[in-house]
Amino acid sequence: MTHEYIDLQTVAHVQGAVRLPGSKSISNRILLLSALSQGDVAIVDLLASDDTAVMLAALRSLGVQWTEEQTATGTIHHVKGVAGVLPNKSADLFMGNAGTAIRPLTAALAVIGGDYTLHGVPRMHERPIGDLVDALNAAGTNVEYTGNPGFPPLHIKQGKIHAQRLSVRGDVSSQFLTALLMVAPLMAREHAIAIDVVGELISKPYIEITLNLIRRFGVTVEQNGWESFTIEPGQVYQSPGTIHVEGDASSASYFLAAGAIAGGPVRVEGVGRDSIQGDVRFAAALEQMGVQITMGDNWIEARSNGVLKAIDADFNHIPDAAMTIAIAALYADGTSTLRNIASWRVKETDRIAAMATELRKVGAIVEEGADYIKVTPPAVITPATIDTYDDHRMAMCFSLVSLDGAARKGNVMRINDPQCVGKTFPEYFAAFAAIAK
Ligand SMILES: O=C(O)C1=C[C@@H](OP(=O)(O)O)[C@@H](O)[C@H](O)C1
Ligand SMILES: C=C(OP(=O)(O)O)C(=O)O
Repeated sequence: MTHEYIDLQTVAHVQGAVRLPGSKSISNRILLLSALSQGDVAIVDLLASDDTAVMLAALRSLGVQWTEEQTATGTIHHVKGVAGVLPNKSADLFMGNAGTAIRPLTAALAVIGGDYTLHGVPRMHERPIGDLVDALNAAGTNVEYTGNPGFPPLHIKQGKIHAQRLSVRGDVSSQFLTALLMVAPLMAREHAIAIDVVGELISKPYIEITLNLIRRFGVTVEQNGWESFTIEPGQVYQSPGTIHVEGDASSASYFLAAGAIAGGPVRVEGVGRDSIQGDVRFAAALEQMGVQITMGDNWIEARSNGVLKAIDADFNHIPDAAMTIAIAALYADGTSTLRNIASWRVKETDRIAAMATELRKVGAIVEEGADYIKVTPPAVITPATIDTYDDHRMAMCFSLVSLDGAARKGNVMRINDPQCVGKTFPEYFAAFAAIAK
């Protein structure tokens, strides 16, 4: 099999400022909430990437009108809300590998009803959705699997919501709860809707993003810890007018780690103290590793303070940015352990297995378990040819191994299939090259 690849020369020093692309998690939530709301929404700085492209295309197939306007300061998307009534009652929707598109859209279409099919790339058909479908169907929707039970593709038909209390498992993906929360106002016409979470909820900060954005669209959710959520009846999504998408905090992690490994300072612009994204807490993990972090309302800066300190921590709250810590661990002074990351195994690829395999290629000693990874850096990091498993984060993470940290020898790092970064950050390699000095 032939591969496309990118060769990265050794980078001795990094420095500069990076304007981040919009947050994937915020972009796709805002798109769906805009479509479901009353009134027109102007979205500023929406992420332009594969994951948002599939959501935009799906909304168009469903009859939701939107336009894109280029202005001197950036892009504005104008979405005409349909107030929960979709013009097209049937559609075949391609969801790529976007969890933030397929999970909330499945819930919305199941509750609204119609004749819809949803499918994606082969890996999407291996990513679980059964807990969400179970919760929806128990409430009265009609969602069927057309392939393997528990996984896309799905066929959604007309159902009838009869339940006022739903329960959903929270320990496989938080996106199932996010999906139910987003559509709960559509179910809570006459009665309140309660959603109970079964099992320990993972990735909690993503639920905070969901609740925050739901509130911006005029709906209040009552929260009882992480165990249950209630939506009072009669609330409808209202356009907030104009809404701005923050920079992507997960994308920020690669540049902050670069500053931490190879000098810096590197500043990311678009996220900071005011962010609603849990992944800004990546900066705190770097601080624990001895990195000097400074932060403003809308920026974060990292500079290295010498050799990184090994870390042993629970990363359940930042599963995506945690992958970048596994790479920083290569440049640390001992063994690092990343705990409570079982969800890595059901994402773009089995990320624990992929990370272990590729880290070993550059010389690390790696131990993996069902829900953890332990990385012992080699005396000397050896550049290698890295496979990316159609996982944008594998490509972005391993670009960092071109950095000339304290213990790295050799020259070219080769990243296979680098175009997979298009899922969330199509311009990644250009942005990375711009901070290489
Ligand atoms: O809700 C979201 O926007 C996301 C939730 C997380 O998934 P899990 O809840 O499956 O961990 C995260 O990994 C994903 O990239 C985006
Ligand atoms: C897990 C991820 O994506 P998704 O939104 O498809 O779950 C990710 O971006 O790291």
